[in-house]
Amino acid sequence: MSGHGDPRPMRAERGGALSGEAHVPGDKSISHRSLILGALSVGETRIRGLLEGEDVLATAAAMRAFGAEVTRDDAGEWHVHGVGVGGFGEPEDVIDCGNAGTGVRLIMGAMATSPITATFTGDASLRSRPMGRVTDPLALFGAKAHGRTGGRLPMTIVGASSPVPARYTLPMASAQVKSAVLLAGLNAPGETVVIETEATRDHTERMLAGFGAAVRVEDTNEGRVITLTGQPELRPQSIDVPRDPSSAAFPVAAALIVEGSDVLVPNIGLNPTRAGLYETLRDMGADLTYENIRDEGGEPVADLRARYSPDMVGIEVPPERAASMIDEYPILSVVAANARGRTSMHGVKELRVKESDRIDAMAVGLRAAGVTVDEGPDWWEVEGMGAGGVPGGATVEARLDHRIAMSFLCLGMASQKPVTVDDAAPIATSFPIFTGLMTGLGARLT
Ligand SMILES: O=C(O)C1=C[C@@H](OP(=O)(O)O)[C@@H](O)[C@H](O)C1
Ligand SMILES: C=C(OP(=O)(O)O)C(=O)O
Repeated sequence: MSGHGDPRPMRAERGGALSGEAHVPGDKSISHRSLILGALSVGETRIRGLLEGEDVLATAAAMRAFGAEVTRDDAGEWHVHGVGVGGFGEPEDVIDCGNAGTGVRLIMGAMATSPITATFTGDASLRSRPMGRVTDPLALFGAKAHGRTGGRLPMTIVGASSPVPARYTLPMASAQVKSAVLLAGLNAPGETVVIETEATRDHTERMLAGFGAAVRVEDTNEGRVITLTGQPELRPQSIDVPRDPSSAAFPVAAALIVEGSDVLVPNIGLNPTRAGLYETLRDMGADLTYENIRDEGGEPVADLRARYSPDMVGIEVPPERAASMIDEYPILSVVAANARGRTSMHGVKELRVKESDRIDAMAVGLRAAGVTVDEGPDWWEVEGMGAGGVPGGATVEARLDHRIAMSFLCLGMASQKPVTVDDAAPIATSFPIFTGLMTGLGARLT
């Protein structure tokens, strides 16, 4: 799990128009949470449409290690027999979360208020990412963390034997930190309170309520205040995972920049805490329409239709929109390179601590492909070269980062000369069917 074998280079070159339907996999955030909340319920949770990417499979394995029974039937439905809140057993071995920040941080939260000890590790990317942002609030519940210098994995969490509830104001916009605190609060008696000054994806709050926990969300002068009553008995659920808007971003963006394209991406969740990219693309003048808007399981869902948009213009992306599109900046920068004028992206320092430093990874690769990029600690700007104007002709580094690999492959589909990524293997963490899906639409990937 901790790392892939030999790097797998992949090359994208300009071909004909992309057309057809793109059925993207299940939402990664909701998939992790379905397994974890299923494991913390008493009885059987059934999950349809689970993302079977490496990140989520690592979480499934971790839930087994903590004592839940997790199986997949022949029809592709997942079954989780949970152990209940407070029921986690101590894993016999190190928990390897692979490449998944969401997985490791949420699981640390979920086990931190049980009297057990667990050691976590991951691949080289995950071992370089900061965990102090999670272990600091977990200490308020009474948990202890021993990791490498700088709060890096491998790290051992000693769960609190007499947990107390916590009140915590998030110092950065992070749904992972918010979720870790709420999951820890599940096994603390009394009320745990998390306050966020910028709204981040709200799947944990929604799903906790769906599993029967008492969760209250209030918008106040302090920010968004989430209050959870500890030690509920979670009721198992039957879950249909919506398709992932962050994965849909790739076929949508490719359709916008490849001449003559017309692609339909059905059934995409439009939860406003995730939809920032699509708003931004429309602000740039993208021909992007929502068809068949409906409500499924309490979440807004639509079919997205994207058509080639040669007249897009650069814009200033509102910083307050950042949290609702945080994983989409790499692919946005590819669209921006194919628009006219400059696109500025500010208030995005979180991009520096993802699977890679995403500002640096994109800036270096875009420059190698002939695009001008300026950057600072928490901002970057891309000078658009107009439709089809990117020279390309570069080999770029994926840096163990699926979104960087997919973004540069989309760039190559529209640039004058091919773009090669040095390693496409990380794509399997979140979008294992990416290559087949894109070639099915007409993309040339070899
Ligand atoms: O909670 C989640 O499911 C996620 C939260 C975001 O991370 P941060 O909490 O670090 O912003 C996002 O980048 C990640 O892909 C998924
Ligand atoms: C940041 C991401 O994931 P994670 O933090 O779970 O590794 C992502 O998928 O873009």
